[in-house]
Formats: sequence, C-alpha cells, structure tokens
Amino acid sequence: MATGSLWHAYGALLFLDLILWLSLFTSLLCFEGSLLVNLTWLWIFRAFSWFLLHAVSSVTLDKTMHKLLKPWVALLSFVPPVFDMTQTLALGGTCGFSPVPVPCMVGLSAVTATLVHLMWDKAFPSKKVKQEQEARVLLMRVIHYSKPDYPHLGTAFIFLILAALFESSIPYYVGKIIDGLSGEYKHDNFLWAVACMSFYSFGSSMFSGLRGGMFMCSLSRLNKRIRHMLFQNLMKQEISFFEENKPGSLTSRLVSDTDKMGRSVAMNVNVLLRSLVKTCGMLVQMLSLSWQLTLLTCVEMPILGVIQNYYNNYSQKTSRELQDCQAEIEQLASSTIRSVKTVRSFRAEAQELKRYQEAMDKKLQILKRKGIFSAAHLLLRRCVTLSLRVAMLLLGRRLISSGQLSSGSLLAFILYQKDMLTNMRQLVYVYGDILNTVWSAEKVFKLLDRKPNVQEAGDWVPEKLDGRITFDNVTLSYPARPEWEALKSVSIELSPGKMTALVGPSGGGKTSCVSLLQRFYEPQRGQVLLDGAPLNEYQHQYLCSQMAAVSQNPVLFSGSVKYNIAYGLHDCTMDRVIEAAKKANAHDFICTLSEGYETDVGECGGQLSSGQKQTIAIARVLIRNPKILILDEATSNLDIHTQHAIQEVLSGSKGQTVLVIAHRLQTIERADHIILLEDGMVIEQGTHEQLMAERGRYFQFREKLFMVDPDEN
Ligand SMILES: Nc1ncnc2c1ncn2[C@@H]1O[C@H](COP(=O)(O)OP(=O)(O)OP(=O)(O)O)[C@@H](O)[C@H]1O
Repeated sequence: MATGSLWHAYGALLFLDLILWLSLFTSLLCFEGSLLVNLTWLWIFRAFSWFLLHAVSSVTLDKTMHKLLKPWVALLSFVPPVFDMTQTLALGGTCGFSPVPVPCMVGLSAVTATLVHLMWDKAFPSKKVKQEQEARVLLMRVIHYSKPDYPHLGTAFIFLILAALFESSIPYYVGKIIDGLSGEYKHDNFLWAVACMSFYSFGSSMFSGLRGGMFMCSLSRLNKRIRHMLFQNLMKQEISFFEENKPGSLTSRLVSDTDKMGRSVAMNVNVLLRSLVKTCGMLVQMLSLSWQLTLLTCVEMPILGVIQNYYNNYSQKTSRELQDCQAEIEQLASSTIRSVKTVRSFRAEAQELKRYQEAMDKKLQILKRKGIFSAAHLLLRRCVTLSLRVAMLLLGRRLISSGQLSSGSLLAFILYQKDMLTNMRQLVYVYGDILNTVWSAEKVFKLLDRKPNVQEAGDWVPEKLDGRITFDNVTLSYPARPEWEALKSVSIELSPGKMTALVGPSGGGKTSCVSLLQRFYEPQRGQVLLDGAPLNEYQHQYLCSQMAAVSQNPVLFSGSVKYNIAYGLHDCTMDRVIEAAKKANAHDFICTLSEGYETDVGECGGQLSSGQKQTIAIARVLIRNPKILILDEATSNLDIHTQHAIQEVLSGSKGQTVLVIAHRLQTIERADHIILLEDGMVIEQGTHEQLMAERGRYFQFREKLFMVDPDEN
C-alpha cells in the first residue's frame, strides 16, 4: 500500500472531523451559552462523528485501507467522551470537552489517536494482518483449552487488576509526600500520604504475588492436559508417520512447544493485561497532573515503539539463527557421543572436534552480531529518552513557575512516565511474543488434530481362532515411495500348526509381509485375511494378544529382565516369566547376572549382548503363547546350539501358525512350507524337497541365499 495515499486518507478524515468539531463550536456560539455539551451529548456527537467518518472511509477508500484505518477512526471518535467520562467518574475533575470543548484538547485527542495508531501499525505492519488473524484464532483455541482453568484464570485476573491499580497509585502519593515536605510542613498530611503509599505498596506486592502464583498454577495444569492429549494422539499414529517425523522434532513438540504454547496464555497474557491495565490507570493519573507533559510523553512512545519494533524483528531473526545453530551443536555432540565406539575405531576424534569447533564458531559470530546490535539499540533508546527527559524537565520548570504544577506533581509525573514507558515496551514486546509463541501452538494443534492414516480397527473378537492367514493379491507401496511397489500382487497362505518360511534375496519383500501382518501399513490393493476376515475388522487389543513378533534387532526397554519379559502383561507371575525364559534358553544366562531377573538391562538393553537381547525378546513372545508367531531373523544372533534348542520349542508348539524369515538353511529346511519372494513377487513355493526337485530359482539361489551350517552336509 502506498504510504502517500495513507497520509492523504489520514488528512482527509482528520479534515472531516475538524469540520464536525467546527460545526459544534458554531452551534454553541449561535446559541450564545444557552446550549452546553454534557457527557451524554458528547457521546451522541462522537458516535455520529464515528458513523460519518466510518461511512466516508468505507465508500471512498479501498478495502485494505479502510480496514487499516477502522481502528483509528474509532479511536479518533471515542477518545474525547472516554477521556471526559474517566475524568468525571474517576477524578471528579474538570473535563476537556464538556460543557465547551477546549480546542487544544480536541487537537490533543486527534494527535494521540493518530500517534497511537501509527505506532501500532509500525509495530505490527498491516501485511501481518492475515498472520495476526490466524494467530488470534490459535490464541483463542489455546484459551479454549484453558477452559477447566477459568476459575483460576478469573481469580488471577482479579488479582492482576487490583495489583495494577494499587501500583499505579504509588507515584501519586510519592508526589504528595514531596509536596508535604517542600511547602509548609503539615504533619498529618505527610503521615497520611506515607500511610497511603505504604498501603498501596503492600497491596500491590501482595496481589502481584497472588496473581503470579495463580497464573503459574493454570500454566502447569494446561501443560499437563495438552501433553497428555498429544501423547495419546501420537500413540495412535501409523508407523509411516514416525518414519516421516524425526523423534527429535516429535519430542520437541511434546516438551518445548507445549510449554511455549502454555506460556503464550498464562505468562504473556498475564503481562499483557497487567501492562494494559497499568497503562490505562497511569494515563488517567498523568492527564490529571498535566496534559502538556502527557502530550510530550505521547511523542516519545511512538519513536521508542518504532526503534523497539526494528530491534524485535532483528532479534527474532537472530534468535532463529541461534536456535538452528544450537540444534546443530546438540545434534553433533549427541551423535558423536552416541557413536563414540565408531568414532574411536576410525580415529576420527580430531575430525569430530573440528566439526564441533566450527559449529561453536558459527554460534559465537551470531552472538557477537547480536551483542553489537543490542548495544546500538540501547544507546539509541537512551538518547531518545534523555532528550525527551530534558525537554520534559524544562517544560516542567516552566509549569511550576507559572503555578500550574507543584514540584511533587512533577516528580510523580516523572515516576509515572518512567513506568509508562516500561509498560508500553512490554506491551509491544509481549504482543509480539504472544504471536511468536502462538505459532508453537499451531505445531502442537497440527499434531493434535492429526488423524492416523490407517483404517480404524474393528471390534471383532472371535470365540475361537484357527490362525489361518491369507494374503489375497496384496500390493504394497510405502508412503515414502508411493510410486514404487514393495509387494506386487502377493497371494500366499500360512496354515495353522505349520511353520512357513519366507526366503529370498535382500529387499525381496519378506519384512514387508510381516509389517502388513502387524498392521503397520495398509495394502494399496488386496487384503490380508485372518481366518477369512480382513485384519482390520479384528479388535486391536485382541489381535495383539493373538499375534507376536520377534525381529532381528529387538527393542528392550530400560528396566529389569523380568519387566522386559512380562512387558505389557498385568499380574504376570514370576513362575510364568521363568518358564518363558527357560523355553527361550535365556534362564541360564539370566541367573548369572548380578541381580538375576531383577537386573537392569540398561537403556535399550545396552548392557546385554545381541544374542542375549534376542533370547529375552523370544521369551517375551513365548510368555504370551500367541496363536500366530512371527520370527523375523529372530535367531540370527544366536549360536547354533541355542538356535536348535529354540527351534525345538517352536516346532513343538501345537496349533500355532509360525512364520519365519531366516537365512540359515537348517531353519528353512525344517519349515513345512517355503515361499520364495523376489522383487516383491512370489517366485516359488513348496516344501524344501519339492523346491529342490523343481531345480528352479530356490535351487539356484540355495548357496547364495542361505548360510549353510558347518556341521551340515
Ligand atoms: N519404510 C520403508 N519405506 C520405504 N521403503 C521401504 C521401507 N521398508 C522397506 N522398504 C523397501 O521395500 C523393499 C522390501 O523391503 P523388505 O524389508 O521387505 O525386504 P526384505 O526381503 O525383508 O529384506 P532383508 O532380507 O534385507 O531384510 C526394499 O527395497 C526396501 O528398500
């Protein structure tokens, strides 16, 4: 929007407003004192002015400009009656616009409204209007989530108003004390002023403390609620969601973004309201002391507002750069520490140190730049404040000499003005901060609103399950590579009481079949059936209890061996745990651990060997006695004797549907049915003997695909 046309619009509407005031003056002159403006008439006159200015603005200006000037038109129209009403109600003093409007007050109200609006527009330029609206919607939603805390927030708000009102009265009584000391000393007046000041100071401190406590309490409650909902929704998401989103960013959503989001309401709204209430209270007090000095203060504020706005924008930019830098440093440090064995084995310590040093240097550069800019900003701000302070003191001296102001009132005014500037700065800063922190809420809401991209599980719980699994013409594309098919029209059957082996070259699609069985992904075409019914019709809980899988790299949780074996089972006896551990050939090694079944396995089972982790994972599955057992290279890290022992147990489990993916020939030979998968397609299937007799792909790949045990042949 052209700045020139904006100034023209300001000028034209101000001119129209001036004509309206002149018409009022003319009418008052014509009636020669028989007509006086009281507060009601002033409201009616300004409401009429607002209507007219608003109508002219909407008809003559384009939509964006009209929208931009709307708040200013309202300010311009209603500042006079609001001012007079405050004067009458709060101070009972003389008014500026009634019974006859004072011309300089008319000018002052127009200047104040325009300056405030300009400052506002500078601080939050109109191009941000859309963003602001979206931010407001988000803020409203955060406030909506705070609904259960409304009683707390309401109480906090009452304390806030009381604290702000009490605080804004303190400088007034300081001025009274000074006046009491400087003129003819009156002991009673002096004592009364001291008592009032002490009372208001005490009240302000007490209510501030209560307000802070209440807001903090609401913040903690809101944080707890949001985190609970977010975690609940995260747990419902499909597996591909966790592949697309890094764990770091999800944890950051859960921890820091929810925290920031809560802060946007509890902390910032707290400061915003406090500053707003205090500013209004102080403005009334300042106007009652001297309108000339108030006008001078009004000049200072927009200048400081503009400087602050530039500083805020710059500081937001550097903060983002710093955050990125910090994330890089943290990521570098954590990945190096986590992979310290690899780093050491490649003698890459110096290289890692160099990378860390470079990242730290980058951060230092940004911090230096930030420091210089901050110093320049402070200097400029102080210079502006100093110049206006000098001007204020000179004007104050003139007002004191002419008897319009006492020295105590000047001191009170200076105290107000100092506080007022701090408040105004806080208002500008906090509003910006609310808009910033509220974007964290957007990220949190996005996650909170996310619907899992899997078909909802049904509620089918059959009385009896045979465990027959059928892949009916199944085609699967992973969300990360939607154009490419990992499984192409696969049709296979896994029979109850039988062990089926999936074999084939790496990347052939074996694990993809297992993922479909576990409902980690949904097939694009075809379906996976269990006893003739699609998997998604079964109740999720039921399916989990009937199907269990052990993968090549099983995940153990930090906690005892017992906790890991009985994971997810309630009221599981120690006997059952030991029995499962024995079946999985884990009991002997567990007994050698320092605290047996109570030994902590460390983070992700880090204190155990890969083979030991696998046996515990197998015990964790066997304890559930599932109808369908999936072993995805589950014994690959075990020595040959342990493998044999476990396979004995597995093949002995009657009625179970067992699916194995293995690379050892001996395991495969034991299977009742072998399916060869290559490039996502079923190439051959049958028993070992049948496939060998066919002399097809299985026969050709026999040596390449399988590890032949040394004691075989
Ligand atoms: N989450 C995923 N996103 C995208 N592509 C995937 C994903 N998981 C597997 N793939 C791809 O799908 C294909 C089949 O992978 P799958 O893990 O099923 O093979 P596999 O036969 O089990 O291999 P291996 O014997 O090496 O474990 C591979 O080309 C693999 O790159």
